Order: sequence, then C-alpha cells, then structure tokens
Amino acid sequence: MTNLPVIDMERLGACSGDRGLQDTAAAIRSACQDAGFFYLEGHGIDAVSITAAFEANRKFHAQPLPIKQQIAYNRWHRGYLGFGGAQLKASSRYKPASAPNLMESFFLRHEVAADHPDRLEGRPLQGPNQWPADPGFKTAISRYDFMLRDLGLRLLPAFSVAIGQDPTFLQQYFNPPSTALRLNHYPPNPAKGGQEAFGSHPHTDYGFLTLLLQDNVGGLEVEGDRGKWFPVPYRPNAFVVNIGDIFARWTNDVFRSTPHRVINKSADRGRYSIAYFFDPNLEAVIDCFPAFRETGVSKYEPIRFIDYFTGRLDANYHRAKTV
Ligand SMILES: O=C(O)CCC(=O)C(=O)O
Ligand SMILES: [Fe+2]
Repeated sequence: MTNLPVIDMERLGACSGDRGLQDTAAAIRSACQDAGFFYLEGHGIDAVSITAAFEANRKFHAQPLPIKQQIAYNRWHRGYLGFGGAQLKASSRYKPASAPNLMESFFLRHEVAADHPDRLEGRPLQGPNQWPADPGFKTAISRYDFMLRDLGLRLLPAFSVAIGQDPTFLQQYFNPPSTALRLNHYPPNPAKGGQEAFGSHPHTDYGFLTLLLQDNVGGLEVEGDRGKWFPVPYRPNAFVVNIGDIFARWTNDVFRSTPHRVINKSADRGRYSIAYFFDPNLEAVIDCFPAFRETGVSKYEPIRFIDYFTGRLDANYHRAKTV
C-alpha cells in the first residue's frame, strides 16, 4: 500500500439499478477491505466553503490562549481542547502514549436543541456547542458542518451497497447521525519529527466514517502491512476518507479501521486540518451485519454506539479540563 485509491463519487446515483452507484460501491468495498483509507473526489463541496473553513481554523487558533479558553472543552466534548488536552491511553492496539498530542483543536458536534429531552436529562454528548465571539467563524463553520453532514448522508447508499444491502439500508442507523467537526492546528515542529514529536499519536478513529481535509504541509501517515507507515500526501480537491472502529465492528473487521498518526515535519509551518466524523445515532445498536458472519459467529457483542464511544472518549480525554 503506497498509493491510496482515488474514488470519484460524481456518478453516484441514488437507486440500486444505477451503474454509477454499483461501481462506486465496489470501489469503496475494496478500499475499505484493503487500506481502510481512500481519497474522495467529485464530492460537491465547493472550494470557497473549504477555503473559508480553513481561514476560520487559522484565525481561531491564532488568538491568545485566554480567549480560546473562554470556550474551554466542556463535558459534552465541545469547544476548545488545548495542548495536552488529549493523551491516548486506550487506542486499541497501541501502548499508552508517553506524551500528549502536540496539537490544539476546536470541536463542534451535532446540535441538540435546548428543550431536547436528552439535554434536559443531562445525557452524555447531548449538550450545547460553544462558539467563539467572531460571527464570521460561526458563519463559515456552521456552513461547512452542514455541507459535510449532507455529504455523509449522500454517501450512505454507496456504503449500503458496499456491504451487500439495498441503498437505503444504513439510513436507519443515522436518523439522525451523531457528528463532530474538529478544527486541528499542529504547530511547527523544531524537533524535525523525532519519534516522540507526534502531533497525533497512532490511533484508530472511533466511529463510522472520517472525512478529512488537510493542507499541503503534510504529515499524516497510515499504517500498512508489517507496521510500516506511509505518508498520505495532500491531494487538491480531495477528501481523505477512512473508516472507524464501529464500521469495522459492524463488518467483523472485514473492513479495516486503520491506524494513522500525524507528525508535522515542518520546522517553520503550522499544519491545519479539518476532520469531520460522521457517525451513527448515539442510541444505534451496533451488531455484526449478517453478511459478515462467515461462520455464523461475530467477534463482538452488540453494543450501543454511545457506550462504545463514551468508553473511548473517557479513556483518551481524561486530561481535558471540563467545565
Ligand atoms: O489531522 C489529521 O490529518 C488527522 C487527524 C485525525 O486523525 C483525527 O482527528 O482523528
Ligand atoms: Fe484520526
């Protein structure tokens, strides 16, 4: 695995007889079984919205720390997570990280209305977002968030066919989806990429699908066979897409939730990326799809998405100050 496959979703139709849907689904299936990662083109997210989101990311992180801390990460995992906020303790196959990630992030998650019963009951992850004062930030980021949610929904028919089901099959688990938008900043790294200088330590993502945009500084790497790491270079107009643990679990690990990491190798340029996590409804019960139970056995017990998710969050974000 040296080059990730490139999948163009422009020809994706919404009905199962459609050739474009079948072809796209076949390409997705083989990418998910092999690398667990691919580039996505023809996604319909316009360059103006993307540039505006990156500009908002850069401007936000350029502010003084006390300003960013006004919206410090809250108990619903929303807001500003500063340096040292996340230390990977329980990232499946890896020994605990010896240092926190060299990165800072702003997190936005799916909206939960103030009078929603989950919010009134104080349920995990169902709380308020926190916005910085700059109205331009909110305009650019809520627009991007909305477009990415739509992209996730538009991809569901292809993923449904990729797992051997009707195009509408996966919808039931995403009604509505739970989502997170994460604006990442990795500062310049004068250590020139020493072993412990991880912007993001090796980890797998927790959920269903990650749709990532990175700038051209580079530094994202994915794990290939025999523990070898491969760079994922910047590709203009393309998302880097990978699947997370919950999708792997749903397929009995036939689809791969591939470890990845970030090392900003530039001594003078900060690196910016925007990750969008498109995940099932928090109450969805994740059980191996019948088509992937080859011997009638599934490797994993059924689990509610919220239970899996909060288990991973609590393990990795215990250092985060919550308010
Ligand atoms: O910044 C990147 O390129 C990757 C970020 C990432 O892996 C994550 O947020 O889960
Ligand atoms: Fe990740």
